[in-house]
Amino acid sequence: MLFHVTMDVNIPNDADPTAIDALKAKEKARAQELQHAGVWRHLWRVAGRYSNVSIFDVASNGELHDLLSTLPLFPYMEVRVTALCRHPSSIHDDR
Ligand SMILES: O=C(O)C[C@H]1C=CC(=O)O1
Repeated sequence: MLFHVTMDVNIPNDADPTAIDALKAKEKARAQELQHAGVWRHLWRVAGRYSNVSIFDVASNGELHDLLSTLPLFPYMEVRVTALCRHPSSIHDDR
């Protein structure tokens, strides 16, 4: 199942920079692990914002929820999820 996910990251100004840097490093490692596994298919920065647009390929809504809610930066994210299916006019396969 494919999902379009938007993550807006909002880190409070008074957050401990050292703790946040550690979370960002963990987030990067987890994001790259999930990309290598083929689960996090696309990861794009939204130009000019601390946001990303992503495509996930997971087996269920529950798997997506578990995956997103355990991301290290999740406590600082506003996440929006849209379920996708193939468009009948698409010339591409499901990738
Ligand atoms: O930077 C972001 O968009 C937030 C998050 C998503 C992947 C990652 O490495 O960090």
